[in-house]
Amino acid sequence: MKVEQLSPRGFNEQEFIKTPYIDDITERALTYIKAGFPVNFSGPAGTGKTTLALYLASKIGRPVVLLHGSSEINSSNLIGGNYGYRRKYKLDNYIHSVQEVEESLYYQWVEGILGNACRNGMVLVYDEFTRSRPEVNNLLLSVLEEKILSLPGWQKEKHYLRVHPDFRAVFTSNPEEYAGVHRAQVALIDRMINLEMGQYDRHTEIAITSAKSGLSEDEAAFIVDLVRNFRKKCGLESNVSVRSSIRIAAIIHSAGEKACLKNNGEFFGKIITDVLFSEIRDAEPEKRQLAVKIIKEIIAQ
Ligand SMILES: Nc1ncnc2c1ncn2[C@@H]1O[C@H](COP(=O)(O)OP(=O)(O)OP(=O)(O)O)[C@@H](O)[C@H]1O
Repeated sequence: MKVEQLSPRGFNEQEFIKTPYIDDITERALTYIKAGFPVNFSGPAGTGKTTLALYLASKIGRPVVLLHGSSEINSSNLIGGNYGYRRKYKLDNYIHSVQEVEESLYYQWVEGILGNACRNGMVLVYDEFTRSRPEVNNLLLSVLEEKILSLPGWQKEKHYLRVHPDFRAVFTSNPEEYAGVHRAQVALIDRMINLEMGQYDRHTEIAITSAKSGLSEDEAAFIVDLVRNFRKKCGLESNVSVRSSIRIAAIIHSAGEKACLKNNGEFFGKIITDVLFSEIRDAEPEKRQLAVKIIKEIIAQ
């Protein structure tokens, strides 16, 4: 299980690109979060869900904790559990002919990530939460609705924890058809405001590609248009994202080449082919065949 604790300013805001498209979605999401409603960014890979969730969390002004969904997460990881024990040993030898020994063992309760976030009013960013098993995520139902976290029965002192009023949760999720993704429980989804993320608009893709690669906006625009053209013609909306443009642009920049099909066209063409092909490796054979044809056409043009 991978857990990262970030400071309230842990997110590097300078690297976050803002465009009217992004401002619109973040403003709405922040309004819902501030009103106490958890937000779920759902959509295909590479549509900016995690980046947006982290940015949003950083805007709330509370400590942020990042949890990556996984089938290995169990309720002890989330709430807490008894890990090992503490030993107390007392030897009383006050009268030298009498030796009194007292030994006690105590279980060591270690609070889990959700327990800690609920107790201390942190912002939980639960990335790809549908990769965790639904029965584990059920713990969140009472946290989000009744603001109570049920503790295991053997916790004698208390059976529940009242959720701190500043606790907030931001979720991200991939579509069900992705490998390793469980179907989200209706009851849980019902407790969130779901914001469907599609591919970014052209202007946003160019701004992100240029900022992330170091290429000029003009060159980034050339790459983004090629990738968008490919995505549209192949109908592979969920495979080819801004991530593909960033990769091509970063390789071109690092190689000191130009994003241009005229003089060094052959090299640039090969990079585009390699990157786009690696993105569609899981597509059905017919779509892959079509993709080969389309890449050739795009490069020839
Ligand atoms: N607003 C933004 N500013 C800067 N970079 C961004 C922004 N949005 C997305 N990116 C970049 O785009 C790429 C894809 O974004 P991200 O990883 O957040 O997508 P995702 O939807 O969470 O993908 P996955 O489902 O695969 O985790 C990343 O390289 C990310 O840094």
